[in-house]
Amino acid sequence: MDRPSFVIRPEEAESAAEKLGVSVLQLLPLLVDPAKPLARPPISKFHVVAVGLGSSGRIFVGVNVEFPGLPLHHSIHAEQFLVTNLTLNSERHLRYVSVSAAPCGHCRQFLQEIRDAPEIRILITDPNAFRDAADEENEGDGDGNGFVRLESILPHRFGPDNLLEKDIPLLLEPHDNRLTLSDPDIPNGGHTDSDTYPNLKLTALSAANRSYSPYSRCPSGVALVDCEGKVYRGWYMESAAYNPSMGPVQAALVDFVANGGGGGFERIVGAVLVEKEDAVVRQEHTARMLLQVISPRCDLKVCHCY
Ligand SMILES: O=c1ccn([C@H]2C[C@H](O)[C@@H](CO)O2)c(=O)[nH]1
Ligand SMILES: [Zn+2]
Repeated sequence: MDRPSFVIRPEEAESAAEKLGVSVLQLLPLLVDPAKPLARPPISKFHVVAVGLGSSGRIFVGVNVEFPGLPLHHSIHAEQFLVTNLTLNSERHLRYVSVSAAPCGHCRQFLQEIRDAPEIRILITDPNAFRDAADEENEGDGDGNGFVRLESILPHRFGPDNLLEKDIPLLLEPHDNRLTLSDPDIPNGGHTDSDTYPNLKLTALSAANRSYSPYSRCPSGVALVDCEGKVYRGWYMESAAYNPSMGPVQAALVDFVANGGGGGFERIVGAVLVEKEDAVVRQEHTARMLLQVISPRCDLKVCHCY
């Protein structure tokens, strides 16, 4: 099978499944191996792919991304890439995920931010992984298709229910943080070359407005521009367990990996971060350090909002 793209439209998914004589659900694990070259694991050389089916019928691909020169905890896991890809494309729900290796504890935890997370179905394509869980589920009230409930691999969950009111929008659910720039007159956050930095500040502001930060109430968003003037964006996403949270630069790098044509991070030449000035959770220092290592040419500007 051809290498898949990071987002597959429902009609493409249906015709690919039909060609292979399988259902769209059975197509998910078949996309895992062909997507492995999309991963960027220069440290571990261990390619991880997570393929997800959303409520719109679109299929999304996530891969792991590692950053030489940085501590390992800055890495992007395939499952987090997948969730970021879903939110960047305004997908409202994740129903099924097929993943090449057993999701780590952080990833199982991060998925808890999605409403009805215990009902998300998981299939691990690695034949050595949790056959026992799949067998149990399929003998019981499972779907008999090899997928198991997320709940079966993360029982007794700690999640948004423990910390938030019931009516707060969860990750993937639409919301608007209604942020306004503190100093809207600085064009493009101080980037003066309007050809190279088109709308970077406003892109970062609208990213921050979609940030999921119900625990700290410190939203943030990042816009990146590459050497050809193409713009990427991403926003901060929190986890109830704090540590599995996804930083705004990482989220924007997901956009870059998915839509940047396969180039290296050194192609990123400009960045704007929007966050609150007095925030108890601030991204500026981490964002600066991360970008300095992976894209030394990149000039980061920080714009504050309220
Ligand atoms: O749940 C997991 C576990 C690991 N990895 C990645 C992280 C790192 O790049 C590599 C080795 O741990 O595999 C994932 O993408 N998802
Ligand atoms: Zn993980």
